[in-house]
Amino acid sequence: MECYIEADALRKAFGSLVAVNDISFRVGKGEVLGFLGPNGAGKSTTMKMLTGFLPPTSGAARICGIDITARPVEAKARLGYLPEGAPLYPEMTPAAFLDFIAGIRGLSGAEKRNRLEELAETIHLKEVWRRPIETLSKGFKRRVGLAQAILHDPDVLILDEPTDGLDPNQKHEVRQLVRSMADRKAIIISTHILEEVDAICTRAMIIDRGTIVADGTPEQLRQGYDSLDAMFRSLTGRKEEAA
Ligand SMILES: Nc1ncnc2c1ncn2[C@@H]1O[C@H](COP(=O)(O)OP(=O)(O)OP(=O)(O)O)[C@@H](O)[C@H]1O
Repeated sequence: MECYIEADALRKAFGSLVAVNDISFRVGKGEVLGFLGPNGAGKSTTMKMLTGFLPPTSGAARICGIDITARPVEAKARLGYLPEGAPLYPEMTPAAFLDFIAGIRGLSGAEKRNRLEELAETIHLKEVWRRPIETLSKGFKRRVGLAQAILHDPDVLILDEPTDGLDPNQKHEVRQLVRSMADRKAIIISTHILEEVDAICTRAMIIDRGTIVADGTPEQLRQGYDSLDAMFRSLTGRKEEAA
């Protein structure tokens, strides 16, 4: 299998807190990996290291075999990243922001115009195209972020809670969009919504306190449990800790 995303003993410590503890895994083309875990488990921190936004304390991340720390420009050209929260530059409109990102991604002229038009259509941004991003609802802000992540049709997509804040129709559309791109890319999606795993993921990984506690297809993870939800609670639930 062609390897597109590789975490090699990734570790991140913030002072004495080890947020990510020597995590290793690979995600190949055609895989959609669901990244699950309780709040504070280390999902976003792992994604930030994979995308070169946070340097690891030790270990390495590679995108299509390219080390993200050693060769960030080349690696980032193959990568689309939707960070948590809203896109930067809140005073810009989606039109101006995405035009700016398209320029950075090397698009120009008719190619750029066509791509932006296509995105406005597929991500349903037309009605807010010329309104400042800071005035948009959470769902539209997420969609602007998603549009910038897929703009250059990258081989690798890393999406931090892409459906957070979306209504059920929008969630469905984003899941369809991810599914439509899945066989051409390697994709990681973090989510708190376990039904999303069944809807779009070919594989799921559960992270708890910075380490991987489960990794397999949704069917494999469910084995021995009534549901993914029961499995998640069993692996990550906190027993009352003695004071
Ligand atoms: N910049 C930082 N400085 C100090 N601690 C941090 C920093 N970023 C994250 N952490 C801590 O690292 C741990 C992992 O955080 P992270 O955001 O990766 O978790 P997460 O799994 O994405 O959680 P959530 O589901 O709530 O988004 C948490 O304890 C968090 O408080």
